[in-house]
Amino acid sequence: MEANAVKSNLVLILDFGSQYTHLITRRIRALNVFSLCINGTSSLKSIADLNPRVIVLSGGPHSVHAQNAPCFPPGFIEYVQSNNVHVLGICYGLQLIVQQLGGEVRVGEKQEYGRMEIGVEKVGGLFGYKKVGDRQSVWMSHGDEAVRLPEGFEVVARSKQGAVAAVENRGKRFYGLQYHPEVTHSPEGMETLKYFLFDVCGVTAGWTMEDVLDEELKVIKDTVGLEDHVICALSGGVDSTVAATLVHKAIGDRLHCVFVDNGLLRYKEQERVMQTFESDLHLPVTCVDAVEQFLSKLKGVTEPEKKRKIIGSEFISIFDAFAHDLEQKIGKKPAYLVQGTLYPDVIESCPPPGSGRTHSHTIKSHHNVGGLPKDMKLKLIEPLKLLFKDEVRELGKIMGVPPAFLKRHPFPGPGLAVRVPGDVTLENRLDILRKADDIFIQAIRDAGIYDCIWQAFAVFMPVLTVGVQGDQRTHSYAITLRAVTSQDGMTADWYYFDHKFLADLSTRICNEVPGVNRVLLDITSKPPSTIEWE
Ligand SMILES: Nc1ncnc2c1ncn2[C@@H]1O[C@H](COP(=O)(O)OP(=O)(O)OP(=O)(O)O)[C@@H](O)[C@H]1O
Ligand SMILES: O=c1[nH]c(=O)c2[nH+]cn([C@@H]3O[C@H](COP(=O)(O)O)[C@@H](O)[C@H]3O)c2[nH]1
Ligand SMILES: NC(=O)CC[C@H](N)C(=O)O
Ligand SMILES: [Mg+2]
Repeated sequence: MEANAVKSNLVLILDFGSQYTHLITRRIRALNVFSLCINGTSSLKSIADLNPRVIVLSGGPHSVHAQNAPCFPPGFIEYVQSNNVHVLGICYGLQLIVQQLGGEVRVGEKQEYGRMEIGVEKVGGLFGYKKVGDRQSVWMSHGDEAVRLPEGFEVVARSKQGAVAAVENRGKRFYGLQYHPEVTHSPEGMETLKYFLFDVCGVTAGWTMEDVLDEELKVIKDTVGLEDHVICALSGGVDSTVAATLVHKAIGDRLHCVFVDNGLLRYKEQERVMQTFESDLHLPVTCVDAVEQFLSKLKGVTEPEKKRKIIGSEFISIFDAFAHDLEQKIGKKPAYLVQGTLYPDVIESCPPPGSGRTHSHTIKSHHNVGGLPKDMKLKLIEPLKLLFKDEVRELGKIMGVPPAFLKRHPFPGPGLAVRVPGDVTLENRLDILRKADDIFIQAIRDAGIYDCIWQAFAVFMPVLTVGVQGDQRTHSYAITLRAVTSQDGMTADWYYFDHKFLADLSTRICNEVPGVNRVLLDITSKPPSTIEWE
């Protein structure tokens, strides 16, 4: 499909802070329809500039009655009416539509959290493919409910408890679901979304990774002048490898890749990464040894955000210096820096105000988004900024990036610094961690479970505990093992290892890593934890 046709089928999500907002985007993209998510309180101009075909108002933790409850911008109703935009409110979104159009929302007599049965009362719009009386199980999570609908609206489904479960005003193209069709606990949710988009709104599917590839190549060619040179920060990870391959396809050898050894890499990572770049990717890469530069700046620093900010800004100073060196060589200063920033990095860095989201910029600055210094000289090119990890892997596959790269577990730019709580430079903490981590990852590979896990790593525990090794008392450090399953890194569950596997691993780590006498397992999901420890 042509890029313009993809854009004219855009489904825009206005985010009011639900923890499921990104899932709505993902579900819609899975239907091959392009979907984007922006802050629910964005200006009317920024909404109109995107020219959406359909707008989804997400759920959220607020009550529509609360002071400062987030709302779409003034003029929104008139805008969607005069531009024939279909609007679907989900949970808080439904309540917002009802309240803003003159109906009434109140604290419900019975709150509905979790699984609930609903029954269809009217067919036509949202449930055009159903019969009156059809029942389905859905996932609810609300305390407020619509008690009086605005003029022209009708209830099209109710919960077993009698609460409004779905409403619509077909003439005005307003629709609302009180439950969450985007979560897997609403088994028919995907079918409802599909029917709504294709049959009710008339959206055309056609957004594929081939489209993304063509569009991104065009954007890069249009952005980078014919004589311009570009630097790419290459980490050996999935995202930057795919980003580099893409930019290389667009501008050829005007791309210069740089890999930074920041002293926070895993066991033998520098050698391994440089070797595979050469043998498998055939991309020219320069390795910069910046171990001293990073570690001296991190000495004595214990506050996680401070560590992240220092790392972000050191990376940029190295890229600036690399650009300067290149200028000496090629006679022209590179103007752009390519980074493998992903959509989750951006979403997590820009939560709606007061959303109460756990994974926000204020909790964790991803080094490549929140950790960048304000006075950066290089202009950024981030071709993957709108994609989720699994989409990036698919894009890489289309371009022929070897599976060995695409299947790698993610590894954060701040590296082992966020896996050693506190000062990373004390004693030989980094070396202890590297050895334990390598044993863990090798064991996972040997057990054939590497590809079943989103990410696995060891964490250094800066606590000394008493042990007995070889009949001798030891006072040594502990290592925590962390392994999670996830689809996109935004939510995660801990991986259930076989007990024998864990027992063998614990013995090996204590025997083979001097300075360790205890091994722990992290059994926390995200939320409430994050995947990394800092
Ligand atoms: N050691 C490094 N040298 C150069 N650039 C780096 C390094 N570490 C991270 N970066 C840059 O920061 C970006 C974000 O890092 P991130 O870890 O999210 O992505 P990645 O390393 O490419 O992929 P993955 O998430 O699979 O590890 C990278 O895409 C890359 O541009
Ligand atoms: O490049 C990165 N720079 C960072 O600063 C950063 N922090 C976390 N991560 C990775 O992002 C995913 C989600 O991590 P958290 O649950 O710890 O926030 C996980 O895959 C993390 O490894 C980072 N990647
Ligand atoms: N999940 C939601 O969107 C909840 C909306 C609102 N906070 C309620 O409790 O009813
Ligand atoms: Mg990485």
